[in-house]
Parts: sequence; C-alpha cells; structure tokens
Amino acid sequence: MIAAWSVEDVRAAEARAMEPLPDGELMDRAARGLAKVVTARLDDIEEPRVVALVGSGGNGGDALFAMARVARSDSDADVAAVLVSDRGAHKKALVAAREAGVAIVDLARSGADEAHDEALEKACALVAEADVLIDGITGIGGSPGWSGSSAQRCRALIDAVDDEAYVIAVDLPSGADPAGVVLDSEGVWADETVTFGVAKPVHLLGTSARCGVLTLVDIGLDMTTMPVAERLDHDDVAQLWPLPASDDDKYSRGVLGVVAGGENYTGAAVLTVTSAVCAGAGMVRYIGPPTPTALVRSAVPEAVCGIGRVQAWVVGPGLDADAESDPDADGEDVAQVTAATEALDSGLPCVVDAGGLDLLDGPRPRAGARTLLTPHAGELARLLTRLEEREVSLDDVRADPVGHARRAATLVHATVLLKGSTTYVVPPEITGMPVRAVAEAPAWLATAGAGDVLAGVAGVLLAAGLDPYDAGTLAATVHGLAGHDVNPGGPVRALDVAFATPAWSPG
Ligand SMILES: NC(=O)C1=CN([C@@H]2O[C@H](COP(=O)(O)OP(=O)(O)OC[C@H]3O[C@@H](n4cnc5c(N)ncnc54)[C@H](O)[C@@H]3O)[C@@H](O)[C@H]2O)[C@@H](O)CC1
Ligand SMILES: [K+]
Repeated sequence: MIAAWSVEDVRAAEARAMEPLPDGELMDRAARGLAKVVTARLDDIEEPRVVALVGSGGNGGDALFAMARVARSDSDADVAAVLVSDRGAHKKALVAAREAGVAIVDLARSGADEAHDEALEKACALVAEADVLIDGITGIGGSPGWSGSSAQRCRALIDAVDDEAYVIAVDLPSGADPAGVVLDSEGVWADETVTFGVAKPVHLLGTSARCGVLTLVDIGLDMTTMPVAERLDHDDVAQLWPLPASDDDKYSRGVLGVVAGGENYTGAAVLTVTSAVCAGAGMVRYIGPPTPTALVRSAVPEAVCGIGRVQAWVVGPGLDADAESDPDADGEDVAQVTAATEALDSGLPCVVDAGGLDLLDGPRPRAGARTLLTPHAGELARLLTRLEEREVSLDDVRADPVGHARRAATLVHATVLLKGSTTYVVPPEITGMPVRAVAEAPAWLATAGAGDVLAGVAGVLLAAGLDPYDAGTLAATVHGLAGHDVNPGGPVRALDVAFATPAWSPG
C-alpha cells in the first residue's frame, strides 16, 4: 500500500523532524537521495548533459544541492542550473552549486527586455540539449499551473525540453496541484518523480500520470495523522482477497444476487453474471425478464435463475429503472424493477450501478446497510442533480471528482466508486478514511460492458463479507490489471476481462 499525506501534514512532520537536527540536514538528505537517482541515470549516457530548472524555494534548493553532488560525482556530466525566479534561489544551495562547478544561468529580470529575451533564448537552447532535465521549480509550495513573473519563462523552458530527454521532477512535477485536486493545469510531465519522506496526494490522485515513476527517498519523517489518499499494490490484493476455507460451502462463501440487464440491455446480464462467476462467487442468482434469463442460462450454466436467499446484491447494470412508471412497459420488466427496489430496501450489502442509481432517492433505508455505488462521472452528475435538487454538470464532476463523489457518499451513506482513467473509491466523510485511487486500467478498458464486469467482481467481494471500501478498491484494481493482461497495449472486450479476472484475484 502506498499512502499520501496532505501538504499541511507533511510540513508539520518536516518541522518535527527538523527540530533536533542540524540546520539543513533534512534538505541534505533529500538532495543526497535525488543526486543518487540522477547519477544512476547517467551511467549509460556518454558525456551526459544535465540541466536543472530552479525556483526560489526549497524545491529549487533540493535541485541545486543535488546538482552540486552530481557535478562532484565521477559521472563526467556537464551540469547547469537555470534560475527561473526573479527572487533568485536558495542561497546556500546556490553557493554549493557554484563551488562544485555547476554552470549557473540566472534569468531574473534585471535590465532591458532585449537582454532578458536573449538570456531566455540561450537558456532554452541549453535546455534543448539536456539528456536529463531536473525540474526543481516548485514543490509542495507550488500552486497549479504557472503564475507570477516567471510564468512565461517557465512555459518557454518546458516547451524547449527535447522529447528524448529524461525528465526527473523534484518532489512533484512543477505546475501540478500538490493536493491532486486541479487536474488539467499547465506544467511539467515527468518520466520520474523523486519525492521525499512520504507521497503527497499529487502522486496518487488524478494528477499521478504526470509524475511518471514514483521514487521515494526516506528523510526520516514520522507521520502521526491519517493519510488522505492510498493506492493498493499487488501484495495488498493478495492479502485482502477472500480465500475459501476447507470447511466452506457455496452458501458460506457468499451467494450473490444480480438484478441486471432487462429486455433492452441483455448483454449486461450476461456480463455481470459471467464476471461474478469468474471472480469466485459461491453461487450467483440472476433475476430478470425472459430474454436475458434465457441468455444467462445458456452462457453461464453455473448461475441459478430466480429469486432465492442471497448474501449481497448487484443492482442496476442495464436495468431500465423507468419501467415501473411506464404504462406501456412489459410486466416482466416491471417485476425486475420491483426486485431491484426490494434489494435496495433490504439491509443486505449492495452494489448499485447504472440504472440502479436512478432508484436511489437518499440513504438506503436500513441503517448500516453496506452500499457501494459505482457511477461514472455522468451518472454521478445525474445522481447529485436529483439528490441535491440543483444542476450538477459532467464538467463539475470532472473538475473535482473526489469532492463530488464525497457528496454522493454522504447523501446516500454509501462508499462511492467513481469510474474513470483514475478510479476513486470514496467513503463517507464521517469515516475519516483516505480516498483510494486506482490507476491500473488501460485506456482500452473504456469499452461497453466493462462497468458490468466491474460490478460483478465488486458484488462477489461484498457477498464474501468485505466492506464496500475494500471490495470497491480490490475490484477496481483487479479489473484494471485484468484489463491490461488480456491484451497489453491493445483493445480489449469486456467478456475477456471477466474471464481474465481469476488470474488476478487470488494474488
Ligand atoms: N521544509 C523541509 O524541511 C524540506 C523541504 N523540501 C523541499 O522544499 C519544497 C518546499 O519548499 P517551499 O515551501 O520553499 O516551496 P516550493 O519550493 O515548492 O515553491 C515555492 C516558490 O515557488 C513559487 N511558486 C509557487 N507557485 C508557483 C507557480 N504556480 N508558478 C511559478 N512559481 C510558483 C513561490 O512564489 C515560491 O517562491 C518541497 O517540495 C521539497 O522539494 C525538501 O528539501 C525536504 C525538506
Ligand atoms: K518540482
């Protein structure tokens, strides 16, 4: 498990760590770790050129101290640092860099415009030649995008970076939101990010793609608060996945009821039931109208059709929730919606997906009922619009996915699994538990039916006794990994993902 703490908590932990230490020790630890990563990278490059972009704060200090170490190493590197801020750079670090022979280019505006433009042009040419580019403009003190007097300089310098250069971000990619909330800000996209002490939200949330490979350098921070975000790794999957005991039977392992796929969306029934069977349900019961029932019978002979005792429900994939209020609706469709409503009214654990979300008008009635909502951004916008009785748009949700998921979680007393390129599993605020972020899924997994498969996997885990928080994270993680494995780098179909799930589930 990798955990991330808020910027405030990181700063507090740094202050605690610094107290007994000699001045500058913490930054020295950070710079030492960063220099080690940089020099290791230089091993295979002949006469390597390293250029650091340096801001005025601690992040630039890390970069300069590290460049001093690289210049002194036996790497044979040509090392330069470009100071981007009008406020100069960390004084001691700048002295150390100069003394070690790092070439310093100061872009602080000190005279005529032409002189400044010429200096910037030269700096851009230097940057364009870099084999390794060190981004030390801003760290946790940065705000999203470029701002202030250095904005135009930063923009030009980053534009000049060669596509072949290896970009190492110091602590985090400058311009990215340290809190991981603002997703599409201008700034650096790194191949690798070297962070200090602990990860920050930017490394795990929707900004994670721009961090590249994450490398953690230990500087001796002792965290005393809860993390704000987490990501599972393969070991967590193995550890959390429920395994059958020798005295288990199909009932004790968990029977999952699936109310999905009406006469219109028959595929949702087959996909959800198939994925539940593949993910290791003790038994799956399917409830739906005749056409999808016949398809399920022939495609998934392991499933049982019709109402009976279950330990958890999946309600909603491909469900036509309007059938109950439509006078022309088929009686079988109406009966399916009635079954869906009864499942939601029960106290049993429930995955609520797609059409099932349209049946929610507030918290599930039984207190403590374990509930996992699995909307995509559009479904979440519709749900919030209805529950909050005010317009919430798709763009609103996209601009702050975690915040909106949190609102729905609080309104429905449920954990919300918000599907997307980064999937978020967001428990209600009151739990104080971190947001879980899952970014395993390849973009190819954005395909019809993939959500039905995910709902089936999550349902199996609820039926086996996991809480919605673990069930949702585990399901999304395994779903993403299976989505990759069925055809690495290429298109996938949802049914194949369902069949690939068992390869991942036991760890
Ligand atoms: N405090 C400590 O104990 C340690 C700090 N460390 C480093 O120090 C960093 C934090 O240092 P600071 O608090 O000085 O902050 P930063 O160095 O992250 O950035 C602050 C500077 O960037 C400018 N800035 C902010 N947003 C900008 C934007 N959008 N565009 C252009 N300029 C912008 C600010 O005006 C300010 O001068 C960490 O990320 C880490 O790299 C590490 O050395 C570990 C120890
Ligand atoms: K940085």
